[in-house]
Amino acid sequence: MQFPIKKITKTDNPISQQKVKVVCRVRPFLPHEFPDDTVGVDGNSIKITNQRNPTEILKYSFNACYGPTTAQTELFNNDVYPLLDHVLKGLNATIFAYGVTGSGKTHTMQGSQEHPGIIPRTLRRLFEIKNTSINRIDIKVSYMEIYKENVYDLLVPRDSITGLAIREDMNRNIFVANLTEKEINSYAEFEKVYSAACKHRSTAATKLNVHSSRSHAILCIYVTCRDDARGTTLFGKINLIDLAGSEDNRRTENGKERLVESAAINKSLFALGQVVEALSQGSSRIPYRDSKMTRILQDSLGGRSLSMIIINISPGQAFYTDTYNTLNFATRTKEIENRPEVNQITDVRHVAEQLVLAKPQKTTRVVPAERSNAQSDGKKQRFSDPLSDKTLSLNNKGAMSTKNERLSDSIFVSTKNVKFHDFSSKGSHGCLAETFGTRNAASTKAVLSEKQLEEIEKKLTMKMEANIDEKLEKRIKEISVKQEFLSPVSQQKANFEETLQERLEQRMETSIEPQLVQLLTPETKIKNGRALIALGRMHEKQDELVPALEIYEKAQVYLPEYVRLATKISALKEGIKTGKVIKYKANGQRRIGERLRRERSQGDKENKPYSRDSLTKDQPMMSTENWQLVKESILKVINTADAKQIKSLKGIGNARARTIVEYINSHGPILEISSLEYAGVSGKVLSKLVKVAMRRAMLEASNMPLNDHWPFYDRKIHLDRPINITHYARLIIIRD
Ligand SMILES: Nc1ncnc2c1ncn2[C@@H]1O[C@H](COP(=O)(O)OP(=O)(O)OP(=O)(O)O)[C@@H](O)[C@H]1O
Repeated sequence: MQFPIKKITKTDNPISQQKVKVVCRVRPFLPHEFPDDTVGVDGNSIKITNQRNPTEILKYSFNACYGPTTAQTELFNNDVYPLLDHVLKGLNATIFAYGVTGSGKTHTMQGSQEHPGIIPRTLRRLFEIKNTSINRIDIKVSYMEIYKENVYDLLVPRDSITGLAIREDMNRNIFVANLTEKEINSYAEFEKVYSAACKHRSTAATKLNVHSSRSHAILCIYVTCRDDARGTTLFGKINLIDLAGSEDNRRTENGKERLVESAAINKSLFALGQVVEALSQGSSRIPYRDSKMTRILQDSLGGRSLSMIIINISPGQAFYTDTYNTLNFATRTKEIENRPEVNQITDVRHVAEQLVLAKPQKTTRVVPAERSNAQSDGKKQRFSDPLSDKTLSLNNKGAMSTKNERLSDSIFVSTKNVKFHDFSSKGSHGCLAETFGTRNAASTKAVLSEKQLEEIEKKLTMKMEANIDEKLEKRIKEISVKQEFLSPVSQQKANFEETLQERLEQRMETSIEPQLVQLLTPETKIKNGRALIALGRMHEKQDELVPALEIYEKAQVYLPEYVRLATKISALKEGIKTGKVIKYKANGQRRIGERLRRERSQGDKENKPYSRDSLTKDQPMMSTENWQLVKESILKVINTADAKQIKSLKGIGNARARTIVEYINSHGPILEISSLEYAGVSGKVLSKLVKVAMRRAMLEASNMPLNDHWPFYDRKIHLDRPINITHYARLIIIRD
């Protein structure tokens, strides 16, 4: 029996707030290291001897601490196993391994054949539960790495160097577009998939670790748990993250390629530190966007996920500074609070069943869906429940949601009656039995006769279909009205949002780089700068001039006094701008800018947007006020819908004026300059039109003589070349 309609509602927050759990693990000394007692474990505290004052012992307390002899099983049973229970109850959980390079993160997360780590143990345990549970449990995985600030899918062979995009849906959930999710049916299958995927991961030998992870690896396990008797489906997810280790390049003695990786690793870890700092300070702005890693992990730090961070420590005096910094980072992390939420769906049929049974029998029944929570949340989107006329609210399911989840059309309900462990206490497992053991017979035996059920189904379907038809009609009407007037604008607004996002990320990048550089030693600065120059040169050789310029500019942050670099940058800028042959090397000539010029003219023909480069160049040049004046003056004439007057505008002849009038007559007044494209005004014409309008508007605004110098005009609005209309529209929308 199938029910055609299900509905999305809200799951509420069963654990109001939960601090990030911090666990610390000190690895044993490796054979080539000289043992000392700089770092020690004392109960739930780590003690380190102050290097500056050996009589002073610094003590840091965490939720749990493990010494060099701790077995993988112990850590798993104490701290990971209890989390699985929450995941099976529809919560999202994240476990990160954090620490300096070579401190044991991969050992903890992945482990080895003899000493399997958290990842294999988690999967093995989940399959054990799946195979014995009375509920239907489905397990899927995705696996990605963030390497040099690009996100790559590790479940498929790498086919592009650009990587996957991070997106945000309308409910502000972060997800990685086009990331593979693979259904896994057994532990053996997982092992096969995982070991193949691990081979795709970027690792390399450094002086401090022969198998150093050069990327952050994120394994997501999606667990769907269906309880047919209760009619509920719970969606839990666990992210298992092996972060790349922070590196002191003086010690790693990295070469150029490793240095470029290292710069990306250090930068993203710095961003993570900034996020943790901001969260622990209760700042209003949390800089999640400063790196891909913090953006993806947004939900795990201060979000709706349960989180645990495992701090890995390398023992010994040689790592004193790293240990000290790591422990201070961990102390700040302890202060972060998350607000975990359950992701649950309840089948409509089950709710109906519950309601019908509850009334005539006058018995108190436990309905898994408690709507009161959802009702009390005034901020969330509401719509009526066809069963009860009560309102249910729309939930944004946990962050990093997948497209499939977001499109789900089932009922999400609050689960206030689900009890949760305080997973911050050590060894708090044992609640799996509560969820998956023998269920209370009374609650499952409330079964309706087939006939009764069919009747309910019929009524429900009719009521819901009527409801849907009504809503559909209303929506179609709204959309057609909107489309008529707003479609061109809203489409360009979407483009604009993407551009804005990109630019914001760029700006963040440029603002964080100088801060990071302050922390480096002069040697590291030179190494980083040189590595970037080498990378820039590679791009330049392939005629990728814009990226080359960007990289040289980054190198300049490290090497501000490097005169030849500054000369190269200005030569390259000039070359890109003019497309001319530029001599910038003593030993030869390079044709630069050729390709860019070709792209531009082609872009014009095909009405493609200009490169980001040209956008940034034009973007900050005109004030909102001036644009407003320009827009108004043009649209005033256009909207007269009088061909004669429209023809008075520069570049508009008979035919074009007629097209504009026809467009206005059938679509109504043109509200945005960008919409002129739809009335047959090309980019070239628009550029002329705006040029004149700008002069006129400025004249009106400032009473300046026509030929006077305009600061904004002189400073780079290149209206002497054709403007691509999409590009132009973006500029205008930015100012709107
Ligand atoms: N708890 C432990 N017990 C035994 N050996 C360990 C432990 N932790 C780490 N090691 C060993 O230390 C070495 C470095 O560990 P690992 O590769 O896990 O470090 P990492 O933090 O992941 O480094 P990177 O950030 O460079 O990838 C490995 O040889 C590993 O086997």
